[in-house]
Amino acid sequence: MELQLALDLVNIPEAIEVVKEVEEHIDIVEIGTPVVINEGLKAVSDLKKAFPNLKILADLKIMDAAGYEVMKASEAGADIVTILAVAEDMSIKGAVEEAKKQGKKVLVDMIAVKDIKTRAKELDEFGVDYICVHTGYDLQAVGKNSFEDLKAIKSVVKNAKTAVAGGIKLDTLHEVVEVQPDLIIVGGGITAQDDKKAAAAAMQKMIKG
Ligand SMILES: O=C([C@H](O)CO)[C@H](O)[C@H](O)COP(=O)(O)O
Repeated sequence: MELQLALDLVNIPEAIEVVKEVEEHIDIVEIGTPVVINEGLKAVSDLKKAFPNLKILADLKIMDAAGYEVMKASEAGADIVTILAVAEDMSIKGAVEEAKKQGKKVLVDMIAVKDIKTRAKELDEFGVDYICVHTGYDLQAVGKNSFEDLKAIKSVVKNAKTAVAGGIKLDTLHEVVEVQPDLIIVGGGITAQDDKKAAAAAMQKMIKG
């Protein structure tokens, strides 16, 4: 299992400071959608330059023009690029094709998908690298999480890696670890803590055993 740190509510210098604090405890740095909106793909290239040994995920949440957007994120230094599961099949296939050409990976975000199992099976057949169940901020605010959805995709996905995101904290991490996804994505569970390094270290310990 790998641990991905999601950076959503920071600018580029703040992002670099946070990663410096926790870098030895994480595997992947996510440049979150709000950061990409505020700072553009420069956030991806600056973080890749600052931390060449960490994988960088660009959370573009692509919906259309997928091949082009995967190409631009790859050129900026992203190792993994996200696309929405609710995008057209043609867009998903375009993202996979371009990522393969660039030697990169595609993570499909299942946010807002209603029939999780059916869509996960389809995506798995398209050759995507990761399928990620995700409770976004707006549903977290009404007490939802993705733990049951994670079990659902684990039961049908045969090829892709499985991932989970959305409101995971140290005190709920054990519920996620029990289901054994390949990738666990944590934002506020680390970035909102006074001692970010201690939070990341504790999570890494629980994940790696
Ligand atoms: O993808 C995310 C969200 O849609 C905002 O862009 C977050 O990175 C993801 O939810 C992880 O963050 P936390 O929920 O704070 O753990």
